[in-house]
Amino acid sequence: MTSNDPSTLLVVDDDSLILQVMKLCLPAPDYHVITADSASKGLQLFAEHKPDAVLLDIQLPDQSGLAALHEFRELDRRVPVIMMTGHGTAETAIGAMSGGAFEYVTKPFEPDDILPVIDSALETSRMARKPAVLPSETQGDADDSSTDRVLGDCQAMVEVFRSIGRVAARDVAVLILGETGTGKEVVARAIYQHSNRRDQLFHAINCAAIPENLLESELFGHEKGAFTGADQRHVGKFEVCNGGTLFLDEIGDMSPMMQTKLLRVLQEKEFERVGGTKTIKSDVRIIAATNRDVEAAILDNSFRSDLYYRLNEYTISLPPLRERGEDIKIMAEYFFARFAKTLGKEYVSIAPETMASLKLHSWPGNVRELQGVIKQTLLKASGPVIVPAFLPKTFSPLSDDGLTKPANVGTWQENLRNWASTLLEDGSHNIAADIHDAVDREILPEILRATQGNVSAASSRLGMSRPTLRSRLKQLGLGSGAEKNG
Ligand SMILES: Nc1ncnc2c1ncn2[C@@H]1O[C@H](COP(=O)(O)OP(=O)(O)OP(=O)(O)O)[C@@H](O)[C@H]1O
Repeated sequence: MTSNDPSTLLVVDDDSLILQVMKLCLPAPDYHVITADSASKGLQLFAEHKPDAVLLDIQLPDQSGLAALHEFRELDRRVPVIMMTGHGTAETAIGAMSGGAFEYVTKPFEPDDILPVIDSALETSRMARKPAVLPSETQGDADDSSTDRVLGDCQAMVEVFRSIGRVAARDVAVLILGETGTGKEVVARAIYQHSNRRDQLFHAINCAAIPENLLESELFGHEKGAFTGADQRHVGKFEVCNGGTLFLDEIGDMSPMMQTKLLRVLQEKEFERVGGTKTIKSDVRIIAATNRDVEAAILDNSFRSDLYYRLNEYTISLPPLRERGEDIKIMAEYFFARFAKTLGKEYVSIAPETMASLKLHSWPGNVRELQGVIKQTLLKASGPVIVPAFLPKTFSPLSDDGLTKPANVGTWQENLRNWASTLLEDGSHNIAADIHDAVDREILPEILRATQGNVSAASSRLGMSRPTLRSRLKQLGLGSGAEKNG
């Protein structure tokens, strides 16, 4: 969940048990589940509530689920619809995927099977529908959590906004470059939302988070029996998203085999499912992003130059936050005001010394790190003016030179307990994650150093999968430079 607003899920099934179970599995305040026992009631609720995603049974008393899927899509194609199917109707459900269903699940299912699918559908819906508002269109309150305002006044960001305006309506591939947390996803959403395909599907795939064989099937689909465990045909994103937009995040982490397959679909607009012979045509606009230095990757042969030129019909480079000058002030003021409202904290202004500290920081995690620091600061703040003492201890410029550190007494367990108590007193609601992050910030670079930056070796020593390690490094703003391919 990335927003404080609950996600609305419409569940349409004539089996009252399913409706009850889904309500229990998806509790408030994160979710708001509305239910219908027929297609007609579902369509009525869809129009009234504009849900973020739909869970739809394939057999309904008044209409087939497939016909209902078609009607939901007529109302709003951007809302992901997950089909629920019994064993006997799996083939129909697979057909529904070509009809634009987001995914299908076979009954009976365990909550653990369906919840990740629902969350992924809700995330897709957020990306497609939550407006990414550019400065030229900025209106409304700072506390309006239903939109993402994309801020920036420095020359480089003004150029980014011009580029979005120029490229959005042209049906070309776009490559977005920038360090972690610089806003690549929000720019991708702005391009899609200003494009001629804005009413069609938008799907996002994080290429670094999915192992190669699964990524292939996720993008291109597979036939039944294509590999061990492929007990049903699967329809991939290129097929589902026909007519829409696919956001391929972390494209720089794609394997050579996947790069070749992607190049073909970009050039020829056709592909085959894994294990299949039928050629499938697809018209999908690609927006790709990476935080890697692609030109260096081309030089060391880990990225295909022909794919780069194909993706690079238009490139947008996002500057790191530390190079955006006064934009740090504009963003800090905006996020303090916005988060103060959501967290129910008093906020009037930022003291000049605090602003000076914010400007001095190097922001390896860029805008995402700034947002995190501002939330932590607000939780600690006890007055309307944000003074430096409210900044997180790990952030304070003094915390590195020993001046503010207590004498190093006690065992590490005692220090850890003291730290947990301090976070408790500071009012944090994220204690486990804060401590976990701090531990990972120390150990991950250490193990990467010991393995000469080899991610495979480091992940094997850490007992973590490679994608997990990469995404963890990225989350912590440690993604650039520390690691090498491997
Ligand atoms: N210019 C901006 N103005 C306001 N908010 C921004 C701006 N750029 C990014 N953000 C916010 O910062 C957060 C991180 O941005 P985003 O997820 O788009 O970064 P990213 O470059 O895709 O990160 P990653 O490489 O880690 O996937 C989001 O909440 C986004 O809305």
